Amino acid sequence: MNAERLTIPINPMPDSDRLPHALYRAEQVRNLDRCAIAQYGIPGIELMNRAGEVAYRILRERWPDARDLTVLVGVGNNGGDGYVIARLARAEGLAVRLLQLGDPQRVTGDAAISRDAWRDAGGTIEPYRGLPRRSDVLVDALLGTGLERPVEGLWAEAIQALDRQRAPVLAVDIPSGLHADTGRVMGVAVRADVTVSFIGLKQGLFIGAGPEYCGEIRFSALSIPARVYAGEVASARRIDWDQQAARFGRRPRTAHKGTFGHLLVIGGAPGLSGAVRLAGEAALRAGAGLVTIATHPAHSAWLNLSRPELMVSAVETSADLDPLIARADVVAIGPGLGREAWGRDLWESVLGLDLPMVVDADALNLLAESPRSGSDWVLTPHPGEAARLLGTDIAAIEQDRPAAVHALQGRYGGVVVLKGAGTLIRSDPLRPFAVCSDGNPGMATAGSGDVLTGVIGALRAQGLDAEDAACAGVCLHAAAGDRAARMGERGLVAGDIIAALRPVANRVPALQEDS
Ligand SMILES: NC(=O)C1=CN([C@@H]2O[C@H](COP(=O)(O)OP(=O)(O)OC[C@H]3O[C@@H](n4cnc5c(N)ncnc54)[C@H](OP(=O)(O)O)[C@@H]3O)[C@@H](O)[C@H]2O)[C@@H](O)CC1
Ligand SMILES: Nc1ncnc2c1ncn2[C@@H]1O[C@H](COP(=O)(O)OP(=O)(O)O)[C@@H](O)[C@H]1O
Ligand SMILES: [K+]
Repeated sequence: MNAERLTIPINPMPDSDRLPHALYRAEQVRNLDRCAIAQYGIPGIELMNRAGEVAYRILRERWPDARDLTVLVGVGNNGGDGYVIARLARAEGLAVRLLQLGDPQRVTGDAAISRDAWRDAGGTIEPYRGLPRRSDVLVDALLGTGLERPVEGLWAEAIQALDRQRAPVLAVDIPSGLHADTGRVMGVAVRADVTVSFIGLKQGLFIGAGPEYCGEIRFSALSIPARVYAGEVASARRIDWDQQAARFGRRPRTAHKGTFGHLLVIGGAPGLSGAVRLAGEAALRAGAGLVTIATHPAHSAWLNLSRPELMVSAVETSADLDPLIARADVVAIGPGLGREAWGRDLWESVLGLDLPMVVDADALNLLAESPRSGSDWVLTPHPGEAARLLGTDIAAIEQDRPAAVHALQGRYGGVVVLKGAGTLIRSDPLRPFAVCSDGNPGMATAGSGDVLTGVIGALRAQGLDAEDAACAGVCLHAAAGDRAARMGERGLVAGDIIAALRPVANRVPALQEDS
């Protein structure tokens, strides 16, 4: 690969049927709504009508044979969208039952206008007392971006009832009960088949439990002017390998192995040699020119034999590292490092180095013991390591992953990759963080994180800066995991991800590779 710095634009508007990359917090989407209304003179009710129309069109497209619709509405504007959907469906001759949660007297503003239009068209409003025995599709217009507290009582019962029935569910804007900023389930949440989101994609659709609850995500900017978005910097951006691969052109014909950098992987205490081997092999498959492994003498000879392309050096103490560091462009430390005297000695000796670093696994645990900030490192904690680094527990990390990655970056500097479903990458706190929602649960397997360390190290060695290497590395790793999972998620092992790195990195189409 020939890595280039490339500025990838964050597009808030969809250029085609593809989802935009820009993501927003609920408060920001409210600002966008307000701006469209106040500065561009689009009445709120017009936006609501457009939202309802888009959602209804997608519903018809997805379930053209649906005849019986049940629409659940709450008391906010999300419910307002629901009334519009109900009215459009009724006008086309579908049988529509509209069930209201909350006190209908509290429906005000645009939502009240939509409610009245529904009634004027002959529609009726029934208080929710349970779901009808049969519907072809259910529409969830209970709670949108206004959700601020745990869902309880009858609201929770309705959401649970939706979960128990078998008909498909279309969620309006966001599945009710899912927090728009964190993707946290606020007690209970609707599991949708399709979620149609408006104006700005909410970051919570892609973070935490979001992907588990949203089903297919569709988006409409409701035709508001592109200039509306200029006033609101996205809070986050979606990244994937399709987009990141644009960084990698063809290799120059005159290339030699030095062109692609020399990575030094440090780790592998006695009994933990597999971790460094996985990281080193992944680095070669991600295109590093040279990879040296600095590991414990107990297994260095075996490691060398098992993968002859790797250079392996036995290090007894940190003094043995000096000549290896002198030849390296990048250091990746942590896989299998352990927390005994041997690993500590090596960790402490690299701390003052003026070299790009990738810090993972036990090196992160040692960092948590004596916190310090770095500038040119990429930290790759999983939620357990993140909890140690922040002195909290895993539940606290998982319930607000954006806040966790922000806090980690603030305390430790550099670039932080918070791993797990929907990996987050945070560098400069003033810029949007990145979310990679590729990857799959098959990757929840021993050694998969070691592979990522090797991949990011390799991309740094090939000239990408810390943030670009972290983003491209996470996406390449996830895309390789997804290709490996075509044979099934269950039983996928880290070596399968390594095997998929090369075709994915070179964009070899799947069929060609299989034949
Ligand atoms: N013009 C626009 O702005 C556009 C907006 N659009 C749509 O509006 C949606 C945002 O609307 P919104 O702000 O009215 O919030 P929404 O989520 O419908 O309701 C919040 C209400 O629910 C209540 N509540 C909160 N938590 C609760 C809980 N746990 N359990 C029970 N109740 C709870 C809370 O009432 P409270 O009881 O706190 O007084 C509050 O009144 C957005 O997602 C999109 O669909 C589109 O039409 C495009 C144009
Ligand atoms: N459900 C999932 N969806 C997507 N990616 C996942 C999922 N589970 C794990 N991964 C990815 O697999 C890797 C696991 O890393 P880690 O927990 O450090 O494993 P190990 O310590 O065994 O090497 C991370 O890159 C993580 O993002
Ligand atoms: K909803």
